[in-house]
Parts: sequence; C-alpha cells; structure tokens
Amino acid sequence: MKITEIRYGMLRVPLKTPFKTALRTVDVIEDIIVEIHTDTGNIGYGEAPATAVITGDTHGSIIEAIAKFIAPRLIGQDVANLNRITQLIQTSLEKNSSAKAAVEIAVYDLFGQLYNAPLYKMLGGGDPVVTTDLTISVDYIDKMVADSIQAVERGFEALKIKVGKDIGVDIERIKAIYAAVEDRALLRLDANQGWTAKQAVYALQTLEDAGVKLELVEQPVKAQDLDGMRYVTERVHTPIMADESVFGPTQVIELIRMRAADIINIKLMKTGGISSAIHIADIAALHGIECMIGCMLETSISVAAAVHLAVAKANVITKVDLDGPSLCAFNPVDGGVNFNESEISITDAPGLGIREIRGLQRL
Ligand SMILES: C[C@H](N)C(=O)N[C@H](CCC(=O)O)C(=O)O
Ligand SMILES: [Mg+2]
Repeated sequence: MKITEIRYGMLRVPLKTPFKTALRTVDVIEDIIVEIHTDTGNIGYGEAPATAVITGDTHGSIIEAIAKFIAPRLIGQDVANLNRITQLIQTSLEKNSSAKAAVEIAVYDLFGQLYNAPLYKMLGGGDPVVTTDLTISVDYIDKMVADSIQAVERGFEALKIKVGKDIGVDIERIKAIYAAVEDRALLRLDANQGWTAKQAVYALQTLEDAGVKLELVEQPVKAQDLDGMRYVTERVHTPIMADESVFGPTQVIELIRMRAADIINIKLMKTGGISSAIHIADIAALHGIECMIGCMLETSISVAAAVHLAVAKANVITKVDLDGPSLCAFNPVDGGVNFNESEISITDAPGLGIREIRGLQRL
C-alpha cells in the first residue's frame, strides 16, 4: 500500500454551547482534515485544529507545513514501513505539532487498514471502551453550577471545570459546584495557565481547608514556568497535572527530573501524533507517573485516534478527557469510534473505521 496523494479540507462543526477557557472562547470547530490516498484505493483520515494560543498552529501554517514540508517526503512511501514514515514526518520541520499529528493519524489509520485490524490492536490491544469527562466552561457561577448539574444528569462521572480567571471568583465557582455535585462526580480543574504560582497555592490550600475534594488541577501556571509548577506541586495535597508545559518527550523528561508535576496530559496535537505520544507514555510508565489523554477542540476524527491510543495504554493513560465530540452539535463522521456521551467504544473496523466525513469543504 503506497501513498499517492495527500488532500485537505476544512471541516466546520458548531459547538452545542460556547467553549470558554482562561485562554479563549470558541463557538465553532474549524479544523483542517487530511486525507491520505493510496494505490490500493484505501484512504487514511487525520484532523488538525488551529489552536494558536496553545500550539501556535493556524489554518495557514497547518496547510503550509503539510503541503511544503511533510507531503513531498511521503509520496511513494509504503505504509508497511510505519516507523520510517513517522520519522520522516517528525523530522520534516520544527514545531507544527498539529500538522504532524493530522498526517501521522492518517498514516496510522492506513496501517490498521493494511493489516485489516482496528488501530488499538495494532498498538497492543486492550479493552475497547473508555469513559470521558465533560468540560464545564468558565462562566458566571450560577451558569457553571447549572451546567455541572446537567452534565451529571447526562451521566458524566468526572467534570473538568475551567477556571484561571479572577482567583477569588474561581474559589467561589469551585465551592459552589462542589456543593452541588459533591458525591456524584469527580472534579478536575483546568486553569489553562491563568494563575500565578502563589495564587494557585492560595486557592488550592483554601479549597483543601474548606474540605473541597479535587481529583487534580491542570496547568495552574504559565506553560514556561516549570519552577512555578514545582512550587505549587510541593505545597498542595491536590495532584498537579502539566498540560501546556509539555509537548514532547524532552519536556516530559525535564518535568519529571524537576518533580514539577504529578500527572502529564498527553494530547496528540501537542505531541505531533501517536509515535511521540507512545514515547511519552513509556517514559511516564518507567517513572511511575500517571497520564491523562486529552484533546483540543477536535471532532470524532482525530479524537478517535486518541481513543485507540488510550485503550492500548490504559495502565498509563488512566484519565480520559476526550470530550471534543460530546461538545459538537453533531457528529460529521460516518463510521469511526462510537461517542455516546461519557461512554466511548471502538468497533472492529480496520484502522480508525471512518467511512465518510460529511460537510467537508475541499481546499
Ligand atoms: C476539549 C478539552 N476538554 C479541553 O478542555 N482542552 C483544553 C484545550 C482546548 C482548546 O482550547 O482547544 C485543555 O485541556 O486545556
Ligand atoms: Mg488543559
């Protein structure tokens, strides 16, 4: 199975409600879709969101990176040589992690199709069902409480609460949500870099003293502030998770060396795809560090790849934040992974199992 052509499209999917974090507000997912065509007629699918505020990727940079740097190296490559292809992708240019991820995901999709097996089996196998949390956008306190109650009523047993705005209001937000859903859902906070280290310690110690139980707190401080992250990790009982601070294995090794965080959030759009995500999971496992598998604002195309990886690395990736498809107003994919609120399940279809993407605008 040889790669003959790489095509692109723009996929627009409205969100059910605006997605609001300390970094941005989004109403519509607008992601670049990659199709890798082969001489056997098989097509592999990938997706890249333009999360400029986190990865630096824009629609223009994703297309340019693939068209000028990655695609020319892949034409004619045999999909059976997976490791050679991932190496070609990862060394094609610096950074541009979402562009690399989209192409890698499509290649892994083809690799599963080549051997007629679902991707998770090619990655080592596992139990093909996972449970995701749901994100609660940062908003007025009453709205966040109502959204949290509604999420619990929809069956979500873990909520990812977005904070990182005014520290005093954030503390009130969390206390109010905890009082409303206390025994019915695990609470994860994500400050998306919105606090200083001292603010984070103040907020988390205040919440701990008030008896508010949090499963973890994600990225309390700026991405580059590993000293600040360690300062927080050393002073609170609540586990601290690194997200924007870690993209690839080098940063993970440094974070572990510094003991700056307790948990690592792996996202394919930061790692540049599956190959590097596997390296991170293996490094974390060697050091006894737990990982979360997360996503950006992505549909069921690239999130499907993250699900396959999570299933195959279930002993490392013990926390799942793959709610992108649940945030979408509709599923643009025919086939693929089944996203049913909190429960996500994989079929036996080869690769990612995607048959068609509806509403794709060719570029
Ligand atoms: C969608 C997911 N639950 C999430 O919250 N991801 C964010 C980044 C999303 C974005 O801004 O596109 C995160 O974990 O920081
Ligand atoms: Mg995060």
